[in-house]
Amino acid sequence: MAVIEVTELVKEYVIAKKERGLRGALKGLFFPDKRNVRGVDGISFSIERGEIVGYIGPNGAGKSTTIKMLTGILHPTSGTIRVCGVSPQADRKAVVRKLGVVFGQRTQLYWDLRLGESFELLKRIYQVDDKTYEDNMNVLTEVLRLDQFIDTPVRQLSLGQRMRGDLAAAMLHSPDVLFLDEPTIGLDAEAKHAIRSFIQEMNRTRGITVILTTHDLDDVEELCSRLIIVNHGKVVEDGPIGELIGKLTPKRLLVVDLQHPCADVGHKSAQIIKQDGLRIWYQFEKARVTAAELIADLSQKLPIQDLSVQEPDIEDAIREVYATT
Ligand SMILES: Nc1ncnc2c1ncn2[C@@H]1O[C@H](COP(=O)(O)OP(=O)(O)OP(=O)(O)O)[C@@H](O)[C@H]1O
Repeated sequence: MAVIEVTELVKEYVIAKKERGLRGALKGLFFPDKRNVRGVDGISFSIERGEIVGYIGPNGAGKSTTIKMLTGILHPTSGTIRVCGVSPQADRKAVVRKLGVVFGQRTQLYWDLRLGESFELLKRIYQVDDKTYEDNMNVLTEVLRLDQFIDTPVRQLSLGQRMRGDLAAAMLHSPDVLFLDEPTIGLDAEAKHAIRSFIQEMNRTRGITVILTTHDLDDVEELCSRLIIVNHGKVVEDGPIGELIGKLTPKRLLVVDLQHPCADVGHKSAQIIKQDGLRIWYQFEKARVTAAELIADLSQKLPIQDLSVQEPDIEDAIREVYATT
């Protein structure tokens, strides 16, 4: 059964049209001229239990708006949402019990309390029973190494420590689904690694479903098996990462170093896109010729000193989508 089911989701924001100058500002104050903007424009997807899905897109694509509707913070203009079979709009309390949410730019911890006291308070708010709380705290303390700063007031935590605290807070009530909005933003390499390892561990050991919005492509590469790419409020791609890279960037590069200059360096199935001294860049399409065939053909007629094949990566694929949608 799908853990998250979203069908034809639409969110329209009403914004005031502004006219220039003082006269325009006054007119707008008394006779506001409004127009609708679609933050989300007919999005559908379905996510199975245990998936880690990257929900990505450029600024203003509609990611936060979608997440806010999934968590019940915003009401859709139209369309349906089911989280673990429940509509977040119809029964927000039931959905909140199933969800853990972390916004990288905000915290749900209490600035004036020590980290451990923050957890105690959240335990009461979420009505987590003693046994679940204790079991979860034991695991979370170990995996996130919270004991180093559990007695530190939240306001004094480093960003990386605070993020570990926020992840723990989101997991206290054993949610089935974790929404993570930019969970590694502003962190150093070690803290990023700690956060990513934790997400993988929770997914592996608890089968937790994760939806991750991020602009950090290393997050995507290390964590996600599937990507949903949105732009202008619509889903523009949805699929396993490997397939998306193959589909969006079918072109690969073969870079060849020759031992000495040659006259005829061309190949019928590859295009030379650059030549610099003895180095030649061949671009070719996987569907037309394999790297092995191309290398075999070229090495028959050319004195090859060295070569390398450059595969497109997720960054190339995403650049391609953003540029064409
Ligand atoms: N409260 C609001 N009122 C009016 N328009 C809004 C509001 N919130 C978002 N929008 C608009 O809806 C669209 C989608 O915004 P959203 O914040 O969901 O994008 P995003 O993909 O999360 O972007 P980012 O990566 O910058 O966080 C944008 O055009 C944005 O300007």
